[in-house]
This record gives sequence, structure tokens and C-alpha cells, in this order.
Amino acid sequence: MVGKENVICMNDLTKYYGQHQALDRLNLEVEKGTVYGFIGPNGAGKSTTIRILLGLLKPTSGSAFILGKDVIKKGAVIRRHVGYLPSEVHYYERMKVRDVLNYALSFYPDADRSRLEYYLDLFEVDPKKRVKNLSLGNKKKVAIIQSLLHDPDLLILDEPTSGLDPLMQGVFFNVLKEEKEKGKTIFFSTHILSEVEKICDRFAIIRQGQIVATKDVESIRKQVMRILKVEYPAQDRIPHIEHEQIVKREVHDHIVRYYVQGKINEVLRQIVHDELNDIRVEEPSIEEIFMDYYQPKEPEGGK
Ligand SMILES: Nc1ncnc2c1ncn2[C@@H]1O[C@H](COP(=O)(O)OP(=O)(O)OP(=O)(O)O)[C@@H](O)[C@H]1O
Repeated sequence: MVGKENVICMNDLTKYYGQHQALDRLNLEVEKGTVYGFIGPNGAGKSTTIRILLGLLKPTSGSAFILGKDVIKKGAVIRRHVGYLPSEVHYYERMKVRDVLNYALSFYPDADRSRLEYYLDLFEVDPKKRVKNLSLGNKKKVAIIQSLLHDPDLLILDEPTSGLDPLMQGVFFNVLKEEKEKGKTIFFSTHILSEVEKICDRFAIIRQGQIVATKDVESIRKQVMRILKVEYPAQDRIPHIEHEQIVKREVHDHIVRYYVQGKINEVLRQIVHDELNDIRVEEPSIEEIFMDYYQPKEPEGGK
């Protein structure tokens, strides 16, 4: 088998803003051809990481490589092969959309100009409009088009779907799939966990400047975890059930959700022993699995 090629590589990447540590020794690798989700709560360090990758910010220590090149030393070369969508976009308000995008294209003399028409049509953007007359979502679409124009090998997108309506999100995801099929690599940050499940091969979770998990979406899907949702006749009739396979439990009034790892037979047997009104077996959504990493661990009551 041919060795893996990492398009993005971070080594102990650390960033301080004054006294404030925004990134704490990030180590991350993104393989060629992957759609990689970079997720984390507000202020976790996503934009800081992305801006370092683009050479727009210098790390305090550590290093990062894109397409094998050092982001500090080779920023200009790297940017030729990267499509970047910042989380907030600013254009000259009086410029027309077509002029904005033509200007962007002028930096890439070899670019195929037909891509511009293709994406304008696909994203339903009116090129005659002035930027100042665009809605937030339409401005975002212009920025998405700009990131794609020069057919980059790597797309780095900072919260690409914020502001897009569901229909356009669908169009956008299809574009990402097309790019992936062409062998392109996509690295994008998001808060929306369901997006990761829909589109990503792999993801990393960043919290308070640290990577707390990196996983394959497929392996998460296969994780053997079931939720037994049990409705008891009343809150004071909930029995105390203990079993090593019950990794977590949530109580809402007279309903208990037991999170069971491994085979559920034994736990089920124990549960049905007591009086209950109803029982259902559910699979946790990927969001629930993520939430375990997302939130700081709380002590679990009464397991
Ligand atoms: N220019 C700056 N000066 C000082 N602190 C900053 C600066 N930019 C970001 N920070 C701080 O660094 C931390 C990481 O911020 P960053 O914008 O990278 O987070 P994020 O994960 O992108 O957040 P969000 O999801 O809200 O966009 C936060 O605590 C933020 O307040």
C-alpha cells in the first residue's frame, strides 16, 4: 500500500495572545482526500488554528505544515494551493459581485474561468449585485465561490455553513463531495455536530485550546452503545440499578435513560425485573456521543 500523505500536519502548535493561551500544543494530521471536521465550542481555538495554517498569525511555538511546506516560511506558495473561507467576510461594499470574483481570479492566471460561471449558477448568486446589497447568506456564498475558484488542492473553511439556508447547505455539501471525489482535502470548522456526521470522514474536537479527541466518523457509528429508555410508574418507584455496563444514566421525572456499553441482555434482564410502564432501545445520535467530549465532565449522580 502507498504510504499516507498528510496534507495538514501540526506539531505542538501553541499560541498565546498576551498572557492568554489560546492553543496548547496541538498535534493533528489530516490525510489527503479526507473531509475533516474541526469542532469545538465558542472560543475553543478553531479560528486561531486556521489563521495560523493560512500564515495570517504566527504561532508562539510549535510548527505546522501544509502540503509538506512550513506555514511560516512558505505562506505565499501554500496559499496558491489552498482555498480559504474566513468565518467573517468583508468586501468593498460598492463593488459588484462579478468584479470581486474577477479580482480574486486575477491572482490565478492559470485558473479555469468557467468555474466562476459554474459556481455563480450553482449557488444562485447574481453577479450584477453590489456587495452592499447582498444578504449575509449571499455574501457567504460569494466567499465560498471565491475559495473554490482556483481549484485548490486543500479547502480550509471556517464555519462555512453559518448563514446558509438549508437548501444552500445541501448544495454546498454536494460541492464538498464533488471536491472529495476529485481527491481534494477539506478541513472545516463547525459548531454543528450533525454536519460532521453527514459529510466528514474524520474529526477532531478542540476544547480550551486542546485537542481532546480525534476519531473516524465510521468508528463512532459502530461504537456499541445503546440507550434503554425506561418509563417507570412514578419517580419514587425508580429502582436503584447498578451494573458495570451502565456507563451513564439520565433521569427526567419518571423516565430513565440508561446508556449501556456492550451487550444489553443482562442489563435488560435486571431492568425488566422491576415494575415499569414502557421500555425502548435507542441508538445514541452522534451528537450525544460528541457531547461527552464537548462538555467538561460532570460527576454522575446515583449510577
Ligand atoms: N486577537 C485576539 N486577541 C486576544 N485574544 C484572542 C484573539 N483572538 C482570539 N482570542 C481568544 O483566543 C481564544 C480562541 O479564540 P478563537 O477565535 O480561535 O476560537 P474559536 O474556536 O474560533 O471560537 P468561535 O467558535 O466562537 O469562533 C478565545 O479565548 C478568544 O477569546
